[in-house]
Amino acid sequence: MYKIQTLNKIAEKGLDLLPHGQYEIASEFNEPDGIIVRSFKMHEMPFPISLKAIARAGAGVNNIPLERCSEKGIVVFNTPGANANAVKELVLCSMLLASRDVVGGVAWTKSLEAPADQIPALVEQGKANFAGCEIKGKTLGVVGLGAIGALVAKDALALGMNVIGYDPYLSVDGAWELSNDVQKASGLETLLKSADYLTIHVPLLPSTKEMYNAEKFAMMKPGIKIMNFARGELFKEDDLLDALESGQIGAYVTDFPTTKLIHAKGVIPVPHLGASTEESEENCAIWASRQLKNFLESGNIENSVNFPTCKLPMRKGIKRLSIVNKNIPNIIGTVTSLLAKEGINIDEMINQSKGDVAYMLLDVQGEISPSLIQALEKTEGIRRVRLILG
Ligand SMILES: NC(=O)C1=CN([C@@H]2O[C@H](COP(=O)(O)OP(=O)(O)OC[C@H]3O[C@@H](n4cnc5c(N)ncnc54)[C@H](O)[C@@H]3O)[C@@H](O)[C@H]2O)C=CC1
Ligand SMILES: O=C(O)CCC(=O)C(=O)O
Repeated sequence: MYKIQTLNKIAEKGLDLLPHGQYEIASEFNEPDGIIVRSFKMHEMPFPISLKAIARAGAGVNNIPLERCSEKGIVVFNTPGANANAVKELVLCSMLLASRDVVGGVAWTKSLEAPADQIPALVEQGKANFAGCEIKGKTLGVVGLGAIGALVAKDALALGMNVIGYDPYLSVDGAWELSNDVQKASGLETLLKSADYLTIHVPLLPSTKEMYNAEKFAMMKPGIKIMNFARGELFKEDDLLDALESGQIGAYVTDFPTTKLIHAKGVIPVPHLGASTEESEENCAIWASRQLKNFLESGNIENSVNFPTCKLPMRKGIKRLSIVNKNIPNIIGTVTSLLAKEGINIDEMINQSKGDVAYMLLDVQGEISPSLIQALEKTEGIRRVRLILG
């Protein structure tokens, strides 16, 4: 029986893929085999030895201590693209909200206190305070052309905008997805100088933290409208507040409000609703549950952020060793010698690495004794050994 701990509310359609009788699911467990999480911050959380994998039902993994997971041999999955449409729709909505003061206008209309027959006249008198501009013909800069950025770019083109994009790490698949009508910026500065609207879709990493700061704001067109549905920490907050106050940034729609930002001039704070649609929550939960189930039952890894992709077809009756180790010389040799000493034959094996982490799957014939598992576990550089029975 596998124990799966859920740290946030996870859509039932996903959890239903983990069959009762084989999986136990709860929000509290002392020794879970797997965790499914959305935005819960896991950095301070102790990880028991039982924990083999974490599935993030979503894209961003900055709430998960990836380095610690890798050291402990815990595989982390995410579901890039599963919530991209939901975010895209809210970005398009935000671009309109930043252009037309619908938010202010609705609040003002609701505050009207007058006899019913006077309301239409008051509305006509007051509406000039909430006039805006159209997005058609304006230039949208899209930074990060992955799952979300590519969708935003495509639909912005359909709305009559000029779109300029920047992504120095764009994958080959990502490039195929991208509309030919998206202009490729030669550098970030070129994009920032030409954009009337800016939308950011990059992960929060040490290299992207606070990359939007006073220096970058000074390159932008005065009054630029910015949508941030990626992560709040991509912006240096004090510089952002100054740029909003001076009007250099005309509007900032953010899914990541903070105390200082909520009431700042030009800010439209959204309570992290980017992925909060029924469809996206289900998609993410389905992907996350499938990845976790596949890994626990076969050892196969696909879509991990800290482990390499590594797959062998699973067959009934198979004995499989799944071994996580440091990516250093001679581990494979040591493993195969230990198996040979016990008269274990290897039918098939695969070994893959990603940075400091290496992972192997060995389909074997013969008796795998507890002492053999212990000997493997004690081998210098090996972080986790698991016997999977097909
Ligand atoms: N507000 C919300 O609810 C949601 C927020 N997100 C955030 O949006 C981010 C992007 O999500 P996806 O598009 O699904 O991810 P993705 O992985 O498909 O795309 C990210 C893209 O950013 C590019 N990139 C990385 N560093 C860059 C840099 N320095 N400059 C320009 N491009 C760079 C990558 O090459 C990749 O193409 C996530 O990491 C997450 O933080 C994602 C989903 C929901
Ligand atoms: O699960 C959520 O609501 C947050 C989604 C998100 O921020 C992400 O996928 O990166």
